[in-house]
Amino acid sequence: MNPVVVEARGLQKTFGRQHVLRGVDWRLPRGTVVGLLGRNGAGKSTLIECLLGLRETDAGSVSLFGEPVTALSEGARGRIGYVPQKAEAFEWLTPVQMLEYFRALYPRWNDARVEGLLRRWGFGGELRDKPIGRLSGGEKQRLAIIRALAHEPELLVLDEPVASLDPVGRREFLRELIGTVADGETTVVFSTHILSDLERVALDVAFLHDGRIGLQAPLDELLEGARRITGPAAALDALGLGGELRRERHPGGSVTVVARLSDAEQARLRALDGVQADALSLEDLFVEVTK
Ligand SMILES: Nc1ncnc2c1ncn2[C@@H]1O[C@H](COP(=O)(O)OP(=O)(O)OP(=O)(O)O)[C@@H](O)[C@H]1O
Repeated sequence: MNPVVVEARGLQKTFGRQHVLRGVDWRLPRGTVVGLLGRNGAGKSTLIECLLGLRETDAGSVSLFGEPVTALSEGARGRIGYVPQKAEAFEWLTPVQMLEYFRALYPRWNDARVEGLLRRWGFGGELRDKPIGRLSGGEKQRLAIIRALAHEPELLVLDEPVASLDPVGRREFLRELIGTVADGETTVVFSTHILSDLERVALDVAFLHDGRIGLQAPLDELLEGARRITGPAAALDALGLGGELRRERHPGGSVTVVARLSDAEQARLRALDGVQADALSLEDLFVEVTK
């Protein structure tokens, strides 16, 4: 059993009267690579900030590498890499100066990786010495990713890391990320709205909805088993499907059910007349689960 890297229990966070996190329980064993999904304003950035101890919570607790996030040791801090949604820091430094600054803070720093990424990600020439404040949004984001990968973190948390990247930049980032997680030792939390990217890299997906992690599962299992089923309520109820995610009643006694089905349940369903079952894409599932 892999050790647990992130453990959140009963996390709650309100802003004024808005209850954004309503008791998040989340446990990520080492090597988990999870895409965090949710509608705009669902609380993904808030959750990420609470997990990293960057934002105070109203209730609940978080531990990282087995240590309470409120009293994290220097050693544990050095094992974390974080790319915030907006990388607006150190605007007066050049990329090279900023990386030098961070290099001094970490016990481990992979110079060869940093140099390779700088060259491949457009910082081979004049951008190296340009103040960060004058870089484009995508350039700042690339630099934030380089900084987060440089000390080879064991926990990498990325808040919409590709939002400002062009398709080539996204592809290069994903390639780098896939390389990073290949060892099975790095734990990654990765929020994004670009579901096609998740399909390429995330092993698990988690949906944040109504202030809680409503569903987390391996992506391939989720896509294999998820169905939107419409038919007479009585017939569907008789099947006793587990894993129901959503149910909508229609006039006349029929229902639409979104559910995760086992192979056996799928077989039982196929034998039923008058029932329509459609497979769902990740995008369909996102819409259904976050309704
Ligand atoms: N500092 C703050 N003060 C007041 N409200 C806030 C603050 N930060 C976030 N919120 C509110 O909390 C909710 C969750 O915001 P958050 O940024 O966590 O969502 P998100 O899921 O990351 O959204 P997006 O996908 O749009 O980036 C939003 O309704 C937001 O307006």
